[in-house]
Amino acid sequence: MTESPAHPDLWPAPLATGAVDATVTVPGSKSVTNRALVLAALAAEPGWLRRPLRSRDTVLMADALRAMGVGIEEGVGPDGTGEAWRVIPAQLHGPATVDVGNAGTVMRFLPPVAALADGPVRFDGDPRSYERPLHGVIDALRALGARIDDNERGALPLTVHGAGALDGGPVEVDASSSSQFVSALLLSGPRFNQGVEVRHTGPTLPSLPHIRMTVEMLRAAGAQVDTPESGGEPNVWRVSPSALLGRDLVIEPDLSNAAPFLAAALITGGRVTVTDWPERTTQPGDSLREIFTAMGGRCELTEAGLTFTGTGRITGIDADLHEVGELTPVIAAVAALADSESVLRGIAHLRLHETDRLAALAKEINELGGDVTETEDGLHIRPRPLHGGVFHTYEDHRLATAAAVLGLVVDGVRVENVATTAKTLPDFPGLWTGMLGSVAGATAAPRS
Ligand SMILES: O=C(O)C1=C[C@@H](OP(=O)(O)O)[C@@H](O)[C@H](O)C1
Ligand SMILES: C=C(OP(=O)(O)O)C(=O)O
Repeated sequence: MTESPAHPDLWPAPLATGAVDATVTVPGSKSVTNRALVLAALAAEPGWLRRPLRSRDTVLMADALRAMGVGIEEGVGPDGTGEAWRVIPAQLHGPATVDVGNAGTVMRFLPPVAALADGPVRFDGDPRSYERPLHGVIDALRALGARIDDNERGALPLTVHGAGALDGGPVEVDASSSSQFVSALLLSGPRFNQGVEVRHTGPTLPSLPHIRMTVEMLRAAGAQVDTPESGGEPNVWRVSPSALLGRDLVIEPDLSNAAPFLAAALITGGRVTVTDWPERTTQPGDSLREIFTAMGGRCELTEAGLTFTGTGRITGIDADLHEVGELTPVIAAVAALADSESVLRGIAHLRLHETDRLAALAKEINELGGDVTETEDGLHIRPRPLHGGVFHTYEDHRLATAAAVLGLVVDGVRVENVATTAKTLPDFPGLWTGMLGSVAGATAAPRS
């Protein structure tokens, strides 16, 4: 965790005056939008993304694909309702320059795409992107036939010298630091001459639902994918070479970004409905139903969406969050307000996310009077009475939304650089105050 830059913007997190009662429409999923963009760019025909997320991470992805020659037109959908992006694939070109910002999906999913371009593609990004692991993708691409100029750290910045095609074939990768290494190689796999067979060799593999998301979206685009779950070897995924279909895809709401809103119901003893909650999904955020129920609330999935109701009681949990690590910051905030201790396990890899999330959460909650200690693979949270103060966010969107959750019930929490939420959530402050301004049955942010 590097020191947060002094930021002039301190957002006074609004205090809830009573039980929250609102209906909220959260924007589209970052993980689904960025996979859909990559798959649409690699397809053999144009496709549509409807209700895409428009946030820093997805605009970076779209701009990067455009820089390589892909057409992405932003407008309304084929039926005239709602925002939709038309993606028109093209021969991928270099020279091109890609700004990855601090988006794991952009820095990991695009080097394999760049290997298919007909010239050099240079990748650069925010200072933190230099520290996030990328070696798994770089080493695997080299083994599959790509030429890459990187540095002694095996990280950004780097240049992929696209040769117009890649041999592909079998490759080993240690993806214990990020599941995105596996997803990256699979997403471009259909376009490699021999497809790709990815064998994960490391001790652990985080975020399995995100790998399932990759596999399901590849299959929906017509790819043939063999997985451990479909009777293949453990830790081996195989994608056959094939053309990809252009799809007309409606992007699901981002269920991980639903976390602070559901948490608002839990900690104020209120009720929040998140609209368009999918009946079935690979998004890790779906686990919030179980996790927040275990922490004291109850939920109901109806046609209106997912309604989560707090009971006025918040219980600590002992949970392994290895598969759903990105939910940790908001869960940690709720745990700091509970009536018993929590242990959050299996999340050592969060030290390599947007910031060192374990260090940042412990430090910032403790600055408000909390008692959080880092363990080898997670956090031990002992609830204490909290007080107001500045909550630093380290340019991490999920630290900022976690701080907003605390600020609902702790007077005087000021969130440094709340604008960092724009990585995955456009206008989080507006959505948040909209939720608080709502009365029973009102809509915080109606979907247009
Ligand atoms: O593939 C994806 O869309 C993601 C995978 C996960 O990454 P890690 O496996 O690096 O944790 C997750 O934390 C990230 O927010 C999104
Ligand atoms: C880890 C995250 O993002 P990224 O896609 O940058 O890895 C996250 O959104 O929690």
